[in-house]
Amino acid sequence: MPLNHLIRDGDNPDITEERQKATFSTEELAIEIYGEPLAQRRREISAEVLKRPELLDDCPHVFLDRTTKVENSMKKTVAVMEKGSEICDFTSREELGHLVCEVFGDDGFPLSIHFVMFLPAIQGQADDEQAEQWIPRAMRLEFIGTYAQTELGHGTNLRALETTATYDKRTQEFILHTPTVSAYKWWPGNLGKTANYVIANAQLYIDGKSHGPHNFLVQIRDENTHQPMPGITVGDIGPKFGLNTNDNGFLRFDHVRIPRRNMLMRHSKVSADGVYSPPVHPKLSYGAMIFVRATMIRMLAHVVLKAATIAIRYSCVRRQGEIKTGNGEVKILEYQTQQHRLFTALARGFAYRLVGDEVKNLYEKIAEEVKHGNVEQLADLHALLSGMKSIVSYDSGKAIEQCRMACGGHGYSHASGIPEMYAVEIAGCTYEGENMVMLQQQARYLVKGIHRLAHGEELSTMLQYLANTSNNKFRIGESGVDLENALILALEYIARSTIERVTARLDSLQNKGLSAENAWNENAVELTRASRTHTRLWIARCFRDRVHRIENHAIRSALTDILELFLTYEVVDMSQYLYQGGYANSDQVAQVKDAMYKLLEKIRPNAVSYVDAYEVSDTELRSVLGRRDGNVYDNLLKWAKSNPLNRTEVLPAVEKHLMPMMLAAKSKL
Ligand SMILES: CCCCCCCCCCCCCCCCCCCCCCC/C=C/C(=O)SCCNC(=O)CCNC(=O)[C@H](O)C(C)(C)COP(=O)(O)OP(=O)(O)OC[C@H]1O[C@@H](n2cnc3c(N)ncnc32)[C@H](O)[C@@H]1OP(=O)(O)O
Ligand SMILES: Cc1cc2nc3c(=O)[nH]c(=O)nc-3n(C[C@H](O)[C@H](O)[C@H](O)COP(=O)(O)OP(=O)(O)OC[C@H]3O[C@@H](n4cnc5c(N)ncnc54)[C@H](O)[C@@H]3O)c2cc1C
Repeated sequence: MPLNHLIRDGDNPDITEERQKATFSTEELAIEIYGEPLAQRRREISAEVLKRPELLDDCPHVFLDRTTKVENSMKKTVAVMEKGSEICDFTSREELGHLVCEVFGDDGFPLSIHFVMFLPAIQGQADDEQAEQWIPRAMRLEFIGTYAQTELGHGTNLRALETTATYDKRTQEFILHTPTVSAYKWWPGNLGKTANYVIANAQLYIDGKSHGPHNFLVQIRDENTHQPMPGITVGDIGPKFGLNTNDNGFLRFDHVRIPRRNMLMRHSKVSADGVYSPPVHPKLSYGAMIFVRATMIRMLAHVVLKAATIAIRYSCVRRQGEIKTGNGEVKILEYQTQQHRLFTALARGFAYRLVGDEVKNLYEKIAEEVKHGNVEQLADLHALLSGMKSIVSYDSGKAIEQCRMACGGHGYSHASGIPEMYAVEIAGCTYEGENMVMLQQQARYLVKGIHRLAHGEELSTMLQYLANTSNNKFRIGESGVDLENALILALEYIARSTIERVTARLDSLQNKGLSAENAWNENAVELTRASRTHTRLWIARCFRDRVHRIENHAIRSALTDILELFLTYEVVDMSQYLYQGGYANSDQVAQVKDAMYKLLEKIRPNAVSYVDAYEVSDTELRSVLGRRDGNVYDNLLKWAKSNPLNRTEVLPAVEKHLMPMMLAAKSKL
């Protein structure tokens, strides 16, 4: 009797065979990932969605133009709002999140920034009276909001934003103004055509004095007609690399007046007579970004695991070439190269997903403290999230791209679903802080850590490994040191030595008279590397601790294989750093590689079950290659035949342009 649930007649026998080989129960692994009630609720929600045509796509949405995509997503939003509470518990973010993924997929939906940034900004930065006034209305969707911070001329350097909010004591109003073309708000999601309110980030001026960027609630469209309010110019910025269902927008304010109480006043305040009270921490107005950086880790991991689901299932039904001549064509997943690119993607997906839970919990704990004025751990959190959003977005992008290439030509087709996933996921390298910039934010914290150590000051828990100078030789294969420990210590060495080296260079350049800023810029690449090694170590340790806490023996063993593959892959990927300082020799690195190749073999029989256990429904996956039943070829043909170019045998454009040309050419003979 196979351990795996849901083996069905009519499935491709090649994929059924995979499910019969599993050494663990996919149901139990799903419970470990989601928790018992949610794992079950997710299945029920998926089943309910399937019964409701108004929530399903009429045709693959990649066949549609942008206007139709946007319209469909608006229509489905209304259907969800009308019937959604029959399907899921609207008070559960997890259940709602799952429903949103089923119904809308990856490409965005009209309420994404309303829920992901607009509401969190109000929840974190409005005072109690404002929150009471705005949150219930926003939750009931009486209006839809977005978060308008980035401008045409500035996204990274927030101190240089040009939009102004000038306090007029006489009327007790702020005047929001866009002084130049480069000051147009540019990029905010759902701003173009959907939102009628924004949280606008603008430089606060009182009596001619600037107090830096602050957040203001501004109505941009009439609540009854949806026409732009007086003084507002607003529109969509046009097609993008991905997220084309999302109407990212532009916005101009022409001396738009808002009441004084529309400035978000939990942390900073302006009194009626124009007295400014600063926040307890200068960066508290950046809170909505911190929230998204914390939540996006799980979102990005989800996309990697979806791409891995598609590529691994497809690799078990695709046969191409022989390993031993005469023995017949093999499933492409038998090739070591295929296993290497796909199982390492799977391992990163699981690592980021489970570590993402820990990040979210840590964020919630610290955010609660910040709400009550305790900002002690904000610097640790900001540094951690700056590194995490950068590493996870970039390495997830690489993993998804490997999944796509591993599907050969069919991976390049939108039928695979992976190109859109990649286009959506890779935006995470840019939004919420461009990666190179965020890595340097974290590097500041790391360099400070080394300086604190040198001065005998206490280090935060996250940085305590910097003091472990006795970890100076690779202990792989030594008796009493297991593989996991040896690899974690190796990652600690890589991070510590990289941070130490770049800090020493910075210090020495400054001692020679270079300014701190120039010394920094001359070391910027190495500083981003230091940040990368530190974050990868943090992820590895957090993933290991999470796996060690699993009580179910079979599931812990299954995830230990994934953990060890993750650790070996990370160490091999950064092995050049191990040679520096003579920590390891090439034989030891070869041992890590051997361990990695053995793990690929060990994981192979469970490959389909790992991705099955992540439980992404076919509705959400929107992929012909990744179908659960493995019936790929018939459905690829159906998909191709249904595409709009095939609606007529002879395309009107051919009749109009090419036929006359060909006929004319013939008549010249
Ligand atoms: C239909 C039914 C409805 C159901 C609804 C369901 C809801 C369920 C929800 C589930 C949904 C799931 C599915 C959703 C699908 C959606 C898909 C779409 C997702 C896409 C979302 C994308 C949204 C994107 C938004 C954005 O991009 S917003 C704009 C972001 N912009 C940035 O990030 C800008 C980056 N720049 C900066 O952050 C800063 O300028 C800077 C940090 C680079 C520099 O800042 P600054 O100059 O001010 O500071 P210094 O460098 O001088 O540093 C000074 C010190 O301050 C510290 N610092 C800096 N920042 C912070 C901080 N944030 N916190 C704490 N400390 C900070 C520095 O570290 C310095 O410290 P030091 O001096 O000690 O070193
Ligand atoms: C899909 C998507 C959705 C978005 N949604 C929103 C939204 O809802 N609301 C919103 O307000 N914004 C949104 N944004 C904007 C986004 O936050 C910015 O694009 C992002 O912060 C980067 O800023 P930028 O575009 O100005 O890039 P730039 O800062 O111009 O970066 C360009 C290059 O310059 C480099 N660079 C810049 N500064 C430095 C530095 N100090 N040191 C070293 N290198 C540097 C960068 O590393 C990068 O290589 C969105 C963007 C995208 C792509």
